[in-house]
Formats: sequence, structure tokens, C-alpha cells
Amino acid sequence: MTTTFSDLTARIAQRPAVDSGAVAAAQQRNGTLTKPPGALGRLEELAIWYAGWRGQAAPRVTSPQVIVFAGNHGVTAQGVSAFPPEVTVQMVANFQHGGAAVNQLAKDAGARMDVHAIDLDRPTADFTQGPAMSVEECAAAFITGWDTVDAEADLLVVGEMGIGNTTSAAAIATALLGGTGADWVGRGTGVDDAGLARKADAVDRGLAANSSRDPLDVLAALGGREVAAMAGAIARARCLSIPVVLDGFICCSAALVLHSIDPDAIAHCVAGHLSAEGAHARVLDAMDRPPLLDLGLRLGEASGGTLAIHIVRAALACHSGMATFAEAGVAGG
Ligand SMILES: O=C(O)c1ccc[n+]([C@@H]2O[C@H](COP(=O)([O-])O)[C@@H](O)[C@H]2O)c1
Ligand SMILES: Cc1cc2nc[nH]c2cc1C
Repeated sequence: MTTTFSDLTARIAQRPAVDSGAVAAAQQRNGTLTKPPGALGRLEELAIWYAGWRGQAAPRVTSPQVIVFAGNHGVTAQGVSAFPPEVTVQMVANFQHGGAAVNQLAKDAGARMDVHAIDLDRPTADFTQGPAMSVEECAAAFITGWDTVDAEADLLVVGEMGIGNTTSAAAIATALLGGTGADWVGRGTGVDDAGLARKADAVDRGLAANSSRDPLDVLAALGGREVAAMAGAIARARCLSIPVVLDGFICCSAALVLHSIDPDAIAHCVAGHLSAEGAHARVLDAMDRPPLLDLGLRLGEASGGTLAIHIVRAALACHSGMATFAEAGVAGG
């Protein structure tokens, strides 16, 4: 059966709301814990946010899932990456053999890690010439992402691998947030000044060749299969009330598509980290998502989001494990 954008819109729209009773119970608990009010800073709001999505006043993270989606990009023909496109399939093999950075980070965070390479032998079309994907291809990739989320997971990190995809993400940001390619491109895997200029030009030509600014049209025209799959996984996590930690610039371009449909569609998402890819900060600002970490990472492959699992878990260890003033016999609460 062919999936259309109205099917995707219906899936995105069926999302549950946060459990306001759990939010209130977590806020109430937070106010009784043995610390000065607000002294745990953003850990406090992070724990309350997580509690609301899990529907529990004092939850823990026990079963995090990390998913890395891979896709190939026709826009690499424009000379936009420092690496050749075959690195995508080679890195997928590296993920499968446990040799990549994210394998170590997922193991260290106690997370299940899944890798989904999507039609790597069928790169998207070069978006400077027309749409990267047909509606059917984009919808199929979105559904692939949707279907990969483990209903038993209690935290989801999505990330990607795809040579050329910082150009795709910059094109999505330009189409949805305005400006020109030069405002949104960065060095990605490490292009030189000439490569950066080619990226800006490719984005500008991509926007000229693809006129619709409807968010799902933008995803199909300028995105990639891994970007569509990340959007699908984020949307599915919402239906399952699984909180999501976003990764870097490309992951956030997928979140931006959902946010552009309705900001509430990513209410269950936090930004795991701030990428060194220059425009990431402005995409996060546009989505009102301050990052948890700022470590200069620009790797992708879910690495920054996976690192941030530790922060979410630490926030809940405090929130759910601390004694109250009454329990500890501490004065002043
Ligand atoms: O996540 C990020 O912010 C990020 C920033 C720069 C590069 N990347 C990774 O690098 C690849 C894309 O870079 P490029 O130069 O080929 O467009 C892709 O596999 C991404 O995972 C990822
Ligand atoms: C080696 C390499 C590893 C990556 N991981 C995510 N994106 C990547 C890009 C390259 C080039």
C-alpha cells in the first residue's frame, strides 16, 4: 500500500498529551527534596519533564534505545563533503561491528543500539535538480523510522550517518527558517572554504528548484531517507510516550520539520547537545530547545544525544532517589 503525506500527518496528529497529573506530582515531590529550591538547576526541570511523559511522579531510566539511521545523498555530486559517499556504507559496517564512537557511548550508557541503513544502494536524487525524494519514498522512510522504536524503551536517542547530509539539513533549515544557504551551511566533515561556498550554492539552487515550503514537502524535496526516518521515529516515540533526546544538526533538522508542522509535536524532545556545526545553535533557538551538553562534538551518529542519556539518568537518580526534608529530618523544608 502506498503511504501518502496525509497518512503521515494523521500519525503525527494522533499524539498523546503530557500527563499533567504526573507533572504536578513530580513538581510537588521536587519541592520536598533535601536541597535549596532550584539548586539542581536544569536537572530539576529535566526530571519533571521526563516524569510527565512517563506518567510517573518518580521514574528512572532503565531501558534507553539508540537508533542510528543511514542514507545516501545525490547532492554529494555537487562536491559538498570532505569524504566520499561510500563512507556511509563503510561506517554502517563499522556500527554493526561495534567499532564506531557511538557503539562505545551506547555501551557506556547501558543503551540498546540499533542501526538501520535505508536503501544505501539507491541514493536520493540531487536536490539542486529537483526533489531528493518522491512523496512515496519519503513516506516509506518515515514509516521505516516509525517502525523501529521499541515500545518497551523508556528513552529514545535518534541519530544518523549520511555523507552529504549537513547540506541537506542546511537546506531544510533555510527552507523552514528563512535566509539563504550561506546562513545555514557549515563545515560538516571538514570542507574547506571552496567546499563551504559550494554547499551554500547547492542549498540556494535546491531552494530554487523546489518551491513548496510545506514542512513535509521540504522533507521530501531537500531531506534524505535517514532524515525522514528520524522524523518518523520521533513521532512514533511521542505516540508511545517515550521521551526523546535529540542529537546534532541533522537530527535537529528532522525535529524542525515536525516543529514546523506543530511545535507541540516535539514537546517530548530535549536537545542532547550543541554541535560545533555553526547553525545548530540557531536551529535549537528556533525550536526553543537549550542543549544539555556543549562539548564541541560534530560527529553525528547519535553520539551527543547518547552522551546526554547520562544527564537524564542523573536527573532522575536525584529526583527519584533523594530523601525529602521530612524523611531525612532536615530543617527548613
Ligand atoms: O551531528 C552533527 O551536528 C554533525 C555535524 C557535522 C557532521 N556530521 C556527520 O558528518 C556527516 C555529514 O557531513 P558532510 O560533510 O558529509 O555533510 C554525517 O554522517 C553526519 O553524521 C554530523
Ligand atoms: C568517518 C566518519 C564517521 C562518521 N560518523 C558520523 N558521520 C561520520 C562521517 C565520517 C566521515
